[in-house]
Amino acid sequence: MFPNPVILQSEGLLKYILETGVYPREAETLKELRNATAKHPLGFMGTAPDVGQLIAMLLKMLNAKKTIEVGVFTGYSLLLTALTIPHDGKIIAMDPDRKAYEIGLPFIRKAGVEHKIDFIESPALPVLDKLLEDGENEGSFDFGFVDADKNNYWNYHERLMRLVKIGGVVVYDNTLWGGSVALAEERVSEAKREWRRLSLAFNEAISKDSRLQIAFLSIGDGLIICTRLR
Ligand SMILES: C[S@@+](CC[C@H](N)C(=O)[O-])C[C@H]1O[C@@H](n2cnc3c(N)ncnc32)[C@H](O)[C@@H]1O
Ligand SMILES: O=c1cc(-c2ccc(O)cc2)oc2c(O)c(O)ccc12
Repeated sequence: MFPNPVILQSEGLLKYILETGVYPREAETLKELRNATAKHPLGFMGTAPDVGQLIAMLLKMLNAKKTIEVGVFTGYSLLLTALTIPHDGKIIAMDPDRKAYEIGLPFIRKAGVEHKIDFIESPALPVLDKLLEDGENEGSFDFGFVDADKNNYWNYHERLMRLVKIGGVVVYDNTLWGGSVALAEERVSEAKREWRRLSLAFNEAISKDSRLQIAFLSIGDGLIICTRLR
């Protein structure tokens, strides 16, 4: 069984990648959080561990210290980020669902990284707007990860482009939405059509955004990595 919605259509190859290069290097507390998340009815929403591995590498390459997380759920990508950034690093994480966050919290505490996390129980947009009211926050973040309500991705992008420093990175999850972006609309289930349309519009807008260098990746459910150029 695929652990999450994934673009890679070879179950064997994904299993090989995860079992060879990802699971053996996954921190014990992350593994425990992932297993606890699997019992949640929406457990499929958790960030894929191979995506997590890539995010950790980006964080290390950037020497990221100050990050933003939009969409926490039970906290797989949050714990991964907290484990990766330095002891005095900070993550501002936002999600209206505190109950899901509390599923992951014991593992965050066990890992000894809770002090790096400022969890804000709220939709992300007003929090990002509030951050922007203080000019000191502009261009002060090293990294952002967006894995939340797909209809607001462009709104998040506009704010993150001001909050992240030049050379900073923002990563967007689910940009290929189960592969539906490459299918004719009538071949996509009614349930997926709206998010397919949103993904198409977001991907096109990002592609045209001259402020960025971008990479479109077919990992997990599709990832866009953006570096702010100016
Ligand atoms: C796919 S999950 C996030 C997965 C998470 N990155 C992980 O590693 O498990 C999407 C999350 O977005 C949250 N969400 C929905 N609307 C939101 C909003 N307006 N602002 C912030 N988070 C939101 C949901 O509550 C849900 O927990
Ligand atoms: O099936 C999903 C649904 C979401 C989702 C739905 C509604 C929201 O407000 C936020 C997120 O996110 C997903 C996701 O990030 C994923 O990797 C797989 C599936 C889903």
